[in-house]
Order: sequence, then structure tokens, then C-alpha cells
Amino acid sequence: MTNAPAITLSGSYRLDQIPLFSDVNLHLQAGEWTCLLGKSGMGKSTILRLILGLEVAGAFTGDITAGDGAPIDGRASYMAQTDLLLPWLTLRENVVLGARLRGDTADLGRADQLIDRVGLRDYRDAKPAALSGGMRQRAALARCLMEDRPVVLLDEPFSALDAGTRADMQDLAAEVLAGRTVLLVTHDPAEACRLGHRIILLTAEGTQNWPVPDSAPIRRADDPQVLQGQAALLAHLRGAAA
Ligand SMILES: Nc1ncnc2c1ncn2[C@@H]1O[C@H](COP(=O)(O)OP(=O)(O)OP(=O)(O)O)[C@@H](O)[C@H]1O
Repeated sequence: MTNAPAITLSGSYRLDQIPLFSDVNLHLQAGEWTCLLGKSGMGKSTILRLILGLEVAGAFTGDITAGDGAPIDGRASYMAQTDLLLPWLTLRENVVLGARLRGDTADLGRADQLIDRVGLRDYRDAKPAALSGGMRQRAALARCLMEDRPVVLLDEPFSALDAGTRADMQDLAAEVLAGRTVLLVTHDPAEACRLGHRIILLTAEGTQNWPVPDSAPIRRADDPQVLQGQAALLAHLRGAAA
């Protein structure tokens, strides 16, 4: 993996001529996890798509830059909210899809290791239709981790998982993505407090930094500061939604 760059997105976004968010200043520190929270429909997934250079429905005015000045395109892997598994491929073929599309030789040993780590060894040759929603999400996570990119954009990657599996997958992602510049969109205050070097809240007025516990992530779920932090964040989000 090459060095992970910092990424900055600053600007405003209009949808059907109506501002969705204004004066956003989102700075992702190089090699760190930034967690982005905000009300549904506020534009979090749109921000991921803007960073990736993908098509969006509205108009963005502003700048999106990497700290090293090089293009972001080609250096980022992305896990969308929908798993985007190809139904005619097996789980293993889906996990190595990136290499296949690029015409590279897939590292099947690494793929099998990741499939094991997400707990899907027995389903390696199964088609996506034979997997539950949570299993499909873990397959998509394995495919994203397989890409080994310096920038990783994750859109609610653990949302379909039971609590125990979710904690395991958070641990796995934190381990495999150490040193990457990660942007994690999540609705879960506990997840943000465990994983984030930084927590940023997106509102119609822009972005707000939220304090994180003193210790370095990934933090224990029963760390008192994590427990306090997630309660305070939940209270804030509920207040903001009222
Ligand atoms: N393809 C599209 N065509 C038209 N409008 C869209 C499209 N995709 C998103 N939008 C609109 O853009 C706005 C922001 O959507 P986005 O998915 O970025 O929100 P979000 O904050 O990620 O929401 P959630 O938390 O529910 O996933 C919403 O009002 C949504 O209806």
C-alpha cells in the first residue's frame, strides 16, 4: 500500500436548486478513521460519492483534494450501503472481483483468509442469493478489505449485523485498515466512539467536530469514556432531531 493521504472536502451542495448542506469543511486526517454522522437524507452518502468522483443527483460547489496533491481516483475503495454483490458469481468470486475487473491475478490465499475472518468459510462457493442480509454485508466487507487501498470509504458497513458480529467486524476492519485514511458513515454513536480518531456531525449548516475519548481507537466497548461519549452523542442527535 502507498502512503495514505489526507483528504479535504469543502463546499456546498444543492439538490433541485435547494441547498442540502452549506459550508461543509470535512478534513480527513491521513491514516486515521473519521466517523461521519448526521440525520437521514442530510447528504452523507453523497459526500462519499463526491470524494470518489461518482455521479450525484445535485450540484456541488467547492473543492475536494488530497493532501499530497495527487488524484484520489484509483486510490480509494468503497463499500456502499447496498452490498452490490453480483448474483451470478460465488462469494469468493465476488471478493476478488476488483482484481478480475482490472485484469490482475487475484490473490486467492488472501481472499480465503478474509472470507474466514468474516466468518463465511462454509459459504465460499455459495451464490449471494443463498446468504442472509448480514452475511451479504460481511461478503461486501471482505471484498472492500481485499482491495488494500490507502483511502477507504465505508457507508454504514456494519448496519445489518447482530451486536456480537458487529463488534467482531469493527475489530477486523480496524486491524486490516490500520494506517489507511478511512471515512466511516454511521448512525451508531457507540460505533463512532469505538472507532473514530475523529467524529464529525453533518448538519444543514455545515460540519461540527464532536469530542472523542482520550484513548486511541479501536477502543473497548466498556471503556467508561466510550460509554459516556456514546450517551452524550445520542442525546445530542436526539435533540437535533427534535
Ligand atoms: N439518485 C438520486 N436522485 C435524486 N435524489 C437523490 C439521489 N440520491 C440521493 N438523493 C437525495 O439526496 C439527499 C441526500 O441523500 P444521501 O443518500 O446522501 O443522504 P444520507 O445522509 O446518506 O442518508 P441516510 O442516512 O438515510 O443514508 C436526499 O434528499 C436524497 O433523497
